[in-house]
Order: sequence, then structure tokens, then C-alpha cells
Amino acid sequence: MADYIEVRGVKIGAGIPKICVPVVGTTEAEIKAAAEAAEAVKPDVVEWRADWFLDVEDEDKVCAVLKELRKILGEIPLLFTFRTKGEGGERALDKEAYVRLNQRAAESGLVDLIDAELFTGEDTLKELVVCAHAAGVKVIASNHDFKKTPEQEVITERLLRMKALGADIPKIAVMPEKKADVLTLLLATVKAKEEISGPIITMSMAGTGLISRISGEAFGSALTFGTAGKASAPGQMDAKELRQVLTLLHENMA
Ligand SMILES: O=C1C[C@@](O)(C(=O)O)C[C@@H](O)[C@@H]1O
Repeated sequence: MADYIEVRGVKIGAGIPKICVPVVGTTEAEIKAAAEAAEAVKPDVVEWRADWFLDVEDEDKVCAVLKELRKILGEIPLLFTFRTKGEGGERALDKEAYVRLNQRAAESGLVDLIDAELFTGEDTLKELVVCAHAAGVKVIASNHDFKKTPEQEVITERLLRMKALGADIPKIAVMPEKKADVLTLLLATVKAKEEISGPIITMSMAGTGLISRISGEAFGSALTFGTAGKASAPGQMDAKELRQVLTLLHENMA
């Protein structure tokens, strides 16, 4: 089994860690402007954080935005993410609406990946995986803790569980309360990678955790988020600078 996932020719999990630029905006105009700024830095992946969009509950409007994003992004892979309030997002959505929205995005033919949160429920995650895969879309399962860093075993177990439930790429973002928490996240990453074939994505947030956003190649995180404008989580670096740092590390690690 390949150790990477390929989307539009981008091999997530092979070679240098890939860069994903988040697009956040409340209106279609803001979202388009953010997507243009993202496209300009030529990231490997663009994430649309749809939870910021004021009309996100109108699925037709969401699809209209997706069409515009696809035009702007050309062949850059697009990740559709509705981040729920409980995991650091902008708004809450009931489970049915969350599932419907993600299904609609997956079936639109306009996105390459969807983000599905582990804690919306295991059956829900499985259901979204089946639906996305039927539409040829990959699934990043995710979990976020904006308050603390769980124990290493807990982080590793969550990543393994996401994979066991069918996710193509397990992802976890945690908040460090102290320096040692960053080491906990990194060790959890190494342990998970020993057991999981295929890419995983991990990060420790904020300034204290920044090192984890640039050290993916050393410890096993396949993708990192960088900005071209507004950040979608604390600790994200400018995408262009991030590319320089990742390249420098990659060249010297080879
Ligand atoms: O899951 C993630 C990771 C993230 O929270 C970060 O810390 O970079 C940013 C989010 O936009 C994305 O959906």
C-alpha cells in the first residue's frame, strides 16, 4: 500500500511536507479574494473553511462558492472543511445538517477532500467516508483540542481510530500549555506513524507549538497549514516563509 495519498497529482505523504493554505471569509467576495491570495502562493492544497461563510446553511450558495473557488484554483486540490464551534470553528451545525453539507460538497465534483470530525460520531464519520469515496473524494478525519494537549497515548489512539474508521488521512491539532506538551504531540506522531500506513497530519498550535508545523518531515506529519492572509488557527506561519523553511530542512535531511 502506498504511503501517500494522491490528489490531482499532489502526493500527500511522499517527500517534503505539503502546504495547505486556509481560505476564510464571511461573504462570497471575501472568500474569492482570499482564494486569489492563496492561489498566488501556489500551495499544494487550499482549504475552504466554510464555517466562516455567513450563508453556509444555504447549500446552493455553498455550491456556488465552490464553483468560483474551482475557477480560481485551477488544478490546486481543494479541501472542504466545516469546523464546528466545539472544535474551534465559527459556528455550530446540527449533525444532520453537518452530514448533508459535507455530502453535498463531496458530491459536487468540485472538491478533492473533505474534513470530517471524529467526534461528530463514529457512525457519522463512517457514513461520510462511504459517501465521499463513492464520489471519488478523500477524507481527512480530524480532531482539535484548543485548550490542552491530551496524553500521548490518547492522541495516538485517536489517530489510529480515525484510520480504522476509513479515513484516508487522520489529523489532530492540540494546544500546548507548556513546552513538554509539544514533545508529547511529536511523540504521538512518531508512534502513530509506526502503526499507520499512509499520511497523517498533526500539529501543536500557537507560538509554543510552531516547531511542530515545520518539523513534519522529521517526525511524520505530511501536511502543514500556512497563511496567505488570515490565519485559521493560532501559530500558522506565512505560507511562503513556510515553504522556504520546509525546503531548507528537506535539502539538509536528504
Ligand atoms: O484542522 C486544521 C488545522 C488547523 O486547526 C491548524 O491548526 O492549522 C487549521 C484549520 O483550518 C484546519 O482545518
